[in-house]
Amino acid sequence: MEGIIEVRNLTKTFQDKNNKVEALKDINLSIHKGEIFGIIGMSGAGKSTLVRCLNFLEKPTSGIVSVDGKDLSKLTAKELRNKRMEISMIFQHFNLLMQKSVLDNICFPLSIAGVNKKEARDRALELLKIVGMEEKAGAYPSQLSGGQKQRVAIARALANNPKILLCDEATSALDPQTTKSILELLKNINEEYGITIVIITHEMAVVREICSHVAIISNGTLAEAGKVIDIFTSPKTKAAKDLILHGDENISNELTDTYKDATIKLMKTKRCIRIVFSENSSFEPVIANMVLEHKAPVNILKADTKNIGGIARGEMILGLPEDEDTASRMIAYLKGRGLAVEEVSDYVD
Ligand SMILES: Nc1ncnc2c1ncn2[C@@H]1O[C@H](COP(=O)(O)OP(=O)(O)OP(=O)(O)O)[C@@H](O)[C@H]1O
Repeated sequence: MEGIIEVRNLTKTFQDKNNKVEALKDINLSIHKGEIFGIIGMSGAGKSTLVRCLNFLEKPTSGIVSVDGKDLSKLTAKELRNKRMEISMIFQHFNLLMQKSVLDNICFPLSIAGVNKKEARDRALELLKIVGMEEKAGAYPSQLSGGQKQRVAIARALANNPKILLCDEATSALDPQTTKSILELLKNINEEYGITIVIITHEMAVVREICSHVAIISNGTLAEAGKVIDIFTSPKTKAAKDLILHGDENISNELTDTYKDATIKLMKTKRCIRIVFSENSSFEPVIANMVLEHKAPVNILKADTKNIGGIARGEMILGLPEDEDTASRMIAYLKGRGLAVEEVSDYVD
């Protein structure tokens, strides 16, 4: 099935007098209607450039971006302006008009689209209700918190009934609690109105929290893309492994606490593995039985619960015994129980 956004062989090169930067190299992506699609990567990887190519704020150097079956490079200026109404965007620093009230900020794109004053006002009030900000209609952006500003920006982005909402680091300036509430709002909007959401972020926790799909961008190339659950469970590329293993640790550490006492700190370890469990309850018996059966202890270097798209998954990093034979048999034991086991060469707690 064709995606609502199709990116084919996209490249973007920035060229100034002395420098040439290949910001995007041969990117291919399909984003389907109704998905919450995360684009994640380290600073400078090319995420912002990619998202700006999706609405032609940035013109690709080569390749195709098509939205809802239309190749954006083939549109006239007027057609592109109309298309952009279907593709809204929110930003890290909200980009509200500081001299205008909350209500007028939301009326603004409606008046540009030719909606009359009364209708625009009614629609703006309705949108403020959706984002839980109806009481602040008369306030000015300077009187709002970061989270409240982003809610207003979301309301403004929804004004013209877009099909797609692009979010460029929309929660990066917010504290964790506010981030959570904004992500919840985005999820509700996705579910309620069927809007496809593309989220640019450098935080794995954001992807885990609400995205159904993710693309990992590394040095201007697409390292890996797919369902969040698949990539989280068995990342294939170094870029994906780095983000999953060493990304933010902004998640509950309950299991680490539970298992801290069980850690045998002095045991010598050579090989480390990462395993992902579908339920927390399945941690205990499998590891205990493995230790009993092989008569050798393991180091529990990390045990954690992560929320991936609303489903709790347990993750554990184990240091295996130094003895090669025992270590290999333990890996086979875990695989034999249907667990995704991945060797981790550079785990640092
Ligand atoms: N207008 C521009 N002119 C020249 N180089 C640019 C321009 N915009 C981006 N770049 C370069 O392209 C590369 C990708 O930048 P981009 O902003 O897309 O990365 P990013 O992943 O969004 O990073 P961050 O998370 O830090 O914002 C960087 O090397 C950047 O310096």
